[in-house]
Amino acid sequence: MSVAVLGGGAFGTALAISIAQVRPVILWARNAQDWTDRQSPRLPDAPVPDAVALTGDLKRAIGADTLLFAVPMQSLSGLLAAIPETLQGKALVACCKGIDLRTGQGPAHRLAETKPEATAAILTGPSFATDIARGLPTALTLACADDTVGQALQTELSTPNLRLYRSTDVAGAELGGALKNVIAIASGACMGAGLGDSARAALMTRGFAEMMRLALHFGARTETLAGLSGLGDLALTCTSPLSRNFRFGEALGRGDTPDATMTVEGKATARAALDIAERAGLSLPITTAVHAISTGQTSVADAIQGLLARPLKEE
Ligand SMILES: NC(=O)C1=CN([C@@H]2O[C@H](COP(=O)(O)OP(=O)(O)OC[C@H]3O[C@@H](n4cnc5c(N)ncnc54)[C@H](OP(=O)(O)O)[C@@H]3O)[C@@H](O)[C@H]2O)C=CC1
Ligand SMILES: O=C(CO)COP(=O)(O)O
Repeated sequence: MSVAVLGGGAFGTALAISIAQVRPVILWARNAQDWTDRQSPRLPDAPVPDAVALTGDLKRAIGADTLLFAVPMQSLSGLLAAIPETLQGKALVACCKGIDLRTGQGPAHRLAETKPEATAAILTGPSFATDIARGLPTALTLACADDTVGQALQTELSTPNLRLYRSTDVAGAELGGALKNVIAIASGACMGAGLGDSARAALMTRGFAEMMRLALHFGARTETLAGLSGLGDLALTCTSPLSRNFRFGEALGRGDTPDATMTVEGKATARAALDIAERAGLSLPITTAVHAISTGQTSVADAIQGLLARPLKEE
């Protein structure tokens, strides 16, 4: 089986570097011709080894049997539109975290709907690209509704520093990975505003309750949310300044202007999550606050006041 990673940003590049330890891998980057010293502009100090076939030729990359889609969530549909070819018999693995604004779908569902001739899966969990590229140990969830394909992917994509746990709960893996970014923005804002570790712990816990509320409504399993792709990634992203979502929130909390060039998946995901929650009749107060501060509709101080002023309730 041959593997190609589509997307030469931080995560796609790190995955290709790791997979190259165990099998040949193609890395497709739309700007491959601009790379110097085989380094992604999005992942400095991590040149891709010669074992990675770096290319700017999308047609060549999609010839592989397993395709990993590692672009930001809101770019996934555009990338799929650039692939009119049938992907019959291939495994398509979503490596993005978010909810598509236009359709309200997670990344594996986007793949399945757009390319029904292939088998869709998702790879997600607590893993900074820089850690993977440095060969540090990481554990992720590989979710595929077809467990036979899931088992094959688990074997194919595990590497000495990438340990994959398997699941058939695609919706749970998608929503855990998407929603933790929203809560990471809230945690960053909390720390940037100097509210302290206790407040962050409260936000993480009540944020996790929101993640569960939405995900279980859409058929996800509790153990998936409590696993690597949910709680695991929530813990990582809400507590580390390596997280771009956390740093975005932290800048807002400090009253600074966030770096506009940074990929911050939680911003669009907050909007998309509120849309699907509204249709489902669910309340997501922290997500509502994150959407309001991310779009400049509310100050962080007012958002915090709004959350604290909510009626007292049972846990
Ligand atoms: N970074 C991390 O630690 C992790 C990231 N992820 C997830 O991986 C996904 C990608 O993030 P990440 O790699 O970090 O993002 P980056 O910002 O590092 O890179 C995004 C990459 O996607 C490319 N891209 C954007 N749109 C398209 C398109 N339509 N067609 C082809 N390429 C496109 C960009 O190209 P260009 O530079 O030309 O714009 C860029 O190379 C996100 O969903 C993120 O949540 C998951 C786990 C860890
Ligand atoms: O998803 C990630 C770690 O698991 C990366 O988080 P950021 O996108 O916030 O940097």
